[in-house]
Formats: sequence, C-alpha cells, structure tokens
Amino acid sequence: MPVLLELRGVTAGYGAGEVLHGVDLTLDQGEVLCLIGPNGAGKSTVLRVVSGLLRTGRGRVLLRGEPLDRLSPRERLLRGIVQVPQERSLFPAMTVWDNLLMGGYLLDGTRSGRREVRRRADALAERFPLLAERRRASAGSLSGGEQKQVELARALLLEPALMLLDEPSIGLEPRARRAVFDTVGALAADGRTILLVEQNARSGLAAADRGAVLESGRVRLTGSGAELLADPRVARLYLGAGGEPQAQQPDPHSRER
Ligand SMILES: Nc1ncnc2c1ncn2[C@@H]1O[C@H](COP(=O)(O)OP(=O)(O)OP(=O)(O)O)[C@@H](O)[C@H]1O
Repeated sequence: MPVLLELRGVTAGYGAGEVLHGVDLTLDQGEVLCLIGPNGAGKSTVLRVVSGLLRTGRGRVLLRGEPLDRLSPRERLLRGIVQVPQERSLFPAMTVWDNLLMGGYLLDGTRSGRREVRRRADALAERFPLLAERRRASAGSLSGGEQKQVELARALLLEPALMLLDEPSIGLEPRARRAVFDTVGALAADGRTILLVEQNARSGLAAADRGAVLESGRVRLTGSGAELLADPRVARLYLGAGGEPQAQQPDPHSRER
C-alpha cells in the first residue's frame, strides 16, 4: 500500500520548550498505527502537528508526499485529516442526531451537499445503532462510552482519509472501552487509515496493524502490533509485566487478536 502520512524529523513544542525532538513515522494507506509511550512523551503533540493545531518546527509532515506544514487545520480537514480529541467534544445540549450532522458542516451547503450528509448519516446509523436509538436524546445525557461512539461516527461522516484518535478509551468503564476497540477493529477491517494514541497499550496494539513507541519526543521502536506486544522491553515498560514506571494496569478485558 502507498504511504499516506509521513513525518520526517519533526520537531515541535509549546513556546520555547521543544517536546518533539525529531519524530520519524510513516503510515501506509489502510493501516492502523498505535502510538504508545509514557505520559508526557509527546503522543498528543504528534497528533497536533498532523492536524495542524500546532506548527512544525523543523522537519516535515507529508500527506501523500505533499507537505502539510503551511496548511491551516481547516485546510487539512478539507484534505481528509480528522481528529477525535481526547476530551469530550460533543455539544451536550444538542441532540445526538444534530451532533452527527455537525460533522458535515464543512461539506457544501447546497441541496445536494445536504442530501449527501443525510445519506451518510443514515448509513452511519445502520453501523452505530445508538445513533438511531438515541437520535433525539441530548448528547449530554449519554454515557461517556456512548458519547465516544457518536464522536467516532461524526468523524466518519466526513469519510476521512486519515483519522487521528487521541486516547479514545480513556476514562471509560471496561465495557465501553471494549466497544471502542471493537469499533477501531471494525474500522481497520474496512481499510480505514488511523493514527491511534493509546495509554491502554495492550488493547491499542492488539487493534493495530503496527505500533510505535514514543519516548522523550522520539520514536524509539516500531514493529507490527504483535511484535511490540511480544517485545520484552514493551512488556516491561507498558504492559504491566512488572517494574513499569507508568503503572499501567493490565486490561483483563482486552482482546488479543
Ligand atoms: N498546551 C500546552 N502548553 C504547554 N505545554 C504543553 C501543552 N500541551 C502539552 N504540553 C507539554 O508537552 C509535553 C508532551 O505532552 P503530550 O500531551 O504530547 O504528551 P502525551 O505523550 O500525549 O502524554 P499524555 O499521555 O500525558 O497525554 C508534556 O510535557 C506537556 O506538559
């Protein structure tokens, strides 16, 4: 598969503080890559330089070989890069359905554009039954896990070329977490291209084709999800096999695939 996204020697930070010190990463079309690493390693920062919320210092971010660095977040969205942020991002007072349709606000507002948004929303409601069942409920009345599913559906409404998922399972109870990873697995099976950041390394790597370990603003290790799950260094540091600095709890509900 051709390369969709490439980061070459990317540096970035906040103010004078550099957080990424030269990140190299490639993501093939149709691939799910899970980025793991300790708190503060810069995982969310990597997503921000791809979505354009943060400017690249040195280095380059390329989509299908074209540099993105000068493009605004909106221009990147129009090229199909959609980020699902870590924090809740639905409009709580609006209905589930209106939140879903908000995903299409970028598509043209012509009658045919609106028809297309409705067609996509109806198709998504078949895939996410929650959207139809809770259509008229206010988004704020849903559980955290349900809200995450609506956020994922809203991102899919744009039929994104690349989805950036920032710790989608964080703060969810085990069943909702499993549902998130099931959804990621289903999107992977559909051939979606996803850059996933996960604290829950075991479930994240199990759902991904490939993994990368980010430490102190650099990619230290890459491999298939299965390779990284079997790597003793990863196990020691991130899978709760003892002595881990980050006290990751092994997830008894994770699915090994
Ligand atoms: N808006 C910000 N302003 C200043 N510093 C920030 C900002 N966001 C993140 N940082 C700092 O950048 C570093 C990397 O943060 P980042 O959120 O990318 O890490 P992370 O690997 O995603 O970690 P976590 O798992 O804690 O989210 C941290 O030291 C953090 O304090």
